[in-house]
Amino acid sequence: MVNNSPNMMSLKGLDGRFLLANRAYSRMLGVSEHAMVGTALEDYFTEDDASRIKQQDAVVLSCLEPRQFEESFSVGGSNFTMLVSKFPLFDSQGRPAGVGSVDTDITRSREEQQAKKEAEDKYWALVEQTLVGIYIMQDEKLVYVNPKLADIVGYPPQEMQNMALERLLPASEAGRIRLQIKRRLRENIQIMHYTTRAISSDGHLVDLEVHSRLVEYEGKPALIGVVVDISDRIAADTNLKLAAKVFENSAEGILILDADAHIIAVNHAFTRITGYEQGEALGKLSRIFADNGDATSQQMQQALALHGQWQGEMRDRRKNGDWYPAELSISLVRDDAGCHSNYVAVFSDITVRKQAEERLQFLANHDPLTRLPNRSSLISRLEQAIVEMSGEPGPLAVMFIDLDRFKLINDSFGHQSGDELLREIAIRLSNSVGERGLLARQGGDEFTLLLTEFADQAELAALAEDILAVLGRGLRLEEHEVCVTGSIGISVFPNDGTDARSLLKNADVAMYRAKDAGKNTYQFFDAEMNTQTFERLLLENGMRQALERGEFELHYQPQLNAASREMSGVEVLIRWRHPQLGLIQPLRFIPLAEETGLIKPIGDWVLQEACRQLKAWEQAGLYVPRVAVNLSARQFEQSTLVDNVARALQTTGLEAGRLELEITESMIMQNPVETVHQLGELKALGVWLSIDDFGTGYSSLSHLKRFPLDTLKIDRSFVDGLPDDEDSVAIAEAILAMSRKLKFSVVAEGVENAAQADFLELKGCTLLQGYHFGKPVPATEFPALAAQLSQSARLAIMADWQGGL
Ligand SMILES: Nc1nc2c(ncn2[C@@H]2O[C@@H]3COP(=O)(O)O[C@H]4[C@@H](O)[C@H](n5cnc6c(=O)[nH]c(N)nc65)O[C@@H]4COP(=O)(O)O[C@H]3[C@H]2O)c(=O)[nH]1
Repeated sequence: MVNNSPNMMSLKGLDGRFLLANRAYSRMLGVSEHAMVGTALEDYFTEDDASRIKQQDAVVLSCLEPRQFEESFSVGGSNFTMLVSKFPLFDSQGRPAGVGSVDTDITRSREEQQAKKEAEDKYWALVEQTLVGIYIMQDEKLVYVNPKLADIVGYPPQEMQNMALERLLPASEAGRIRLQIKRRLRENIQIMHYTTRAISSDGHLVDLEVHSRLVEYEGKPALIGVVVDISDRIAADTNLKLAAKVFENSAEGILILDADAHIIAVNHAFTRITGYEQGEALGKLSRIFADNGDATSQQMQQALALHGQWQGEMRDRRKNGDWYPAELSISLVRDDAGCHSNYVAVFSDITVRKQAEERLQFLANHDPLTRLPNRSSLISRLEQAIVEMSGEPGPLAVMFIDLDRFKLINDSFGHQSGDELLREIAIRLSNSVGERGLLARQGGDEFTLLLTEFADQAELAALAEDILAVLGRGLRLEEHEVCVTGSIGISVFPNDGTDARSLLKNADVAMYRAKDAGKNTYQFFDAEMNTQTFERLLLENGMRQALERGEFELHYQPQLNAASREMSGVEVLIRWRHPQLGLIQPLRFIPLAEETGLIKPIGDWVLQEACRQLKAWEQAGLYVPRVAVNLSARQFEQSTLVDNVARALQTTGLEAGRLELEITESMIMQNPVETVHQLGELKALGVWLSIDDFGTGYSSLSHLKRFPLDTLKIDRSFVDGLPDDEDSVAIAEAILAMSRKLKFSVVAEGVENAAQADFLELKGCTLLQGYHFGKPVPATEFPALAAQLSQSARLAIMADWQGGL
């Protein structure tokens, strides 16, 4: 049995020599079993192997218990691995006598195990360490994922174990893949490649490329797949597509050039802007770098060399030969090695913007109504001209042209007609001035002329005359023939100013002087004028405080019944007792008050004071039947005029029928519609209304009929020539006759002598006013004048009466 055992068996004595070895053992060692008896391990094994086997024997002998070992050794060039069971041998007295062993040859199975382990190690290294994700999916769940796949989607691998598709993929994708799996299983589709998107643990989407195969796993169908994260590739693809889209759809022209400025790509906008098709442009040398010899080309080259980019404006030519302004931005591109490889140029056609800029520039420097240069443009041209003079005396002059009574036209015909007139005047002036100077519109009805080419003052004067003549030619406005005149002031460099401001100011001063001189004329500036301007300034400033300081006072001039010569009223005339300039007559400050608008508070004060005075006299025993107050045109602009009149009457207690308001014809003509309305309201209060200075304006009686007027005042200039001057007589008679017809009472003003008074009385004039009866006097002196007048009247009645006897 021992000999037939496939295991190797042996017994060894305490000296390590074989007592017995079976056939299997001796066959392995290549000797007979008999020959082995008495031999030692060293006789068959290498020194190392023998020593190791001996050590095992020693272990068994020392513990005297059976033991198992795995032993490897080589015999005759072959390696063996044995599973060795060793046990101690005892003699008949129970003393240790040696070691027995039974060895099973496990060489083959050990080799197989080793091979399997190595295969497994390789497999794990491949699957676990690989750079692609790997998974096994069964029953729509992940049964295995490698670390890389877990890493791609950001989960710990163990958390993905048994993860359902829904958790890993967006709902739509999970649904799609599930259907796909079912189909694969049904139709046994082995291999499939597809892309999908997973939701990573932090919620962002990861683009995946999947290659999967149908396999059998643990006896059931499963899918094994390799997964690659293609998010970067997709993003790069997207960026590339986007860049291509931007390139093609950009509103700006884009050119890509090689390092030698040859065109290698252009977009649609390039073709749209330049007119060149892609095929015509590619391969050609770009004109961007063509040296035009101008500063822009050089600046561009320098900036590109220095900073790698340039931005600016340049001119380019379209295929059809048209030039257009372009805004260009060009950048130098370097390759990965840092070598200059390309240029990218982006440009846009800025024609529209340039036109808008030019328009803005034009508008900033021109008057939109007449399209003439405006004030600021004139000032800069004047300043430039002064600089160009560089100290030389000239020629340089400024003419200030102001239309006379333009406001009246504007108010009578409306702003539209006013504008039309200004346009026509601008054309006339431009034609008249021609190349001789720069004509600008200063604003309103003011034009300025800058002259740099003239020989002397006489030439300037001649030009001014020409301009006045041109202005004076009548023009048609709404079917009416209108005649416009102008007043011109001239200042000459350097005598009348060495800078733009003073030249303009002094031309303006001279223009006012021309107006004062009766309009429709011109004046050269002289230094004396500034003194007057100074006075004007003094008056203007002082007037603001004059009311508060009580510097205004009213003077009263009597009006007498022409027949009875009894006082029937007074006209109040304002005076200004100026602290420095003394008593100032109204004609010196009323126009200024009207210009500055101060006439409104002043006018209100006059009304109030006149009514109060009449009442005060009445209370003192002097009854003055009526007081006439002058109203200014600007007071009519006040919407509160009627209220102010009513308040004056109410606060003073004066009866409305004792107040007469004097207005001028031109006031009515300036704004007939509004004035008729206001006059109606005033009339409704019960006050009297009279037309002052009749005969100097439009003198249209039929026109005046439309207004609720009571009285006409014949202007002093007509009374002056009475009774000898034929024209004056004719006018006075005509006015009186017509007034009678229209039932107006008539006051003649400026009656300076008895002949005038008698003539007017004879012709039916109602009231008389003038120095002949009494000059305007302060309120304090008026009672004496009134007493004197009533005395004279009584005497006259008595004389008449006596004459009658
Ligand atoms: N040579 C001469 N002159 C005579 C004679 N009789 C009267 N006058 C003057 O003729 C002017 C008559 O006043 P007006 O025509 O309403 O003309 C007035 C009136 O338009 C205006 N004015 C006077 N006071 C006021 C006022 O309170 N408000 C307004 N808005 N204007 C006023 O100032 C103008 C001038 O007023 P005054 O200088 O006071 O001049 C007054 C008066 O002094 C005469 O026989 N011979």
